[in-house]
Amino acid sequence: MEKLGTTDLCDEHMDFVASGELRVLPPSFQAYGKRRQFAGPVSTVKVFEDNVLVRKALEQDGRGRVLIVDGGGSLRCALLGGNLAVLGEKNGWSGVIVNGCVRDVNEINSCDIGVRALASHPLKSIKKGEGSEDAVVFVGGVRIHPGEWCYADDDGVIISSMKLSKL
Ligand SMILES: O=C([O-])CC(=O)C(=O)O
Repeated sequence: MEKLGTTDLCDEHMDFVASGELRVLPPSFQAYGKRRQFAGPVSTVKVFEDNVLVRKALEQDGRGRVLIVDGGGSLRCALLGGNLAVLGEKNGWSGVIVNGCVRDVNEINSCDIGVRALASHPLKSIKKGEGSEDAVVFVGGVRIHPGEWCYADDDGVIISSMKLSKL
């Protein structure tokens, strides 16, 4: 796989950084899953300590998308575990970025998918189904619209309003 190079993308597109079309998530995420680098168009869900909509999203055909889960930064339970990571892998999602926690880290690490999350937590979430799908979300103060592009590697995570050249 060609190296995506978030550092190179930032260097090459400083004009987009200045205009806000290219935004970098705060460096507060841990990396899980086999894919250290991943990229794709963004879909979003906004939930709080409830992962029903995360499962619903990952049940869809991913077509290389990156699911961004705005979990409000909660460190009190996990929004993604081994079963959902397998589902995402099977359905062709490139990655899942969780502003919240994951669990079953060993299982997630054996899946061919990229996962970023704040931390791991052994407790599952509630299952009420509340939240919103494909909403504009804010992760670490960064605004993210569904349909934007996400690029992630060991240096960080970029959100871009447009597809960038290196993909
Ligand atoms: O179902 C959940 O709450 C998350 C989980 O443990 C899994 O995906 O395996």
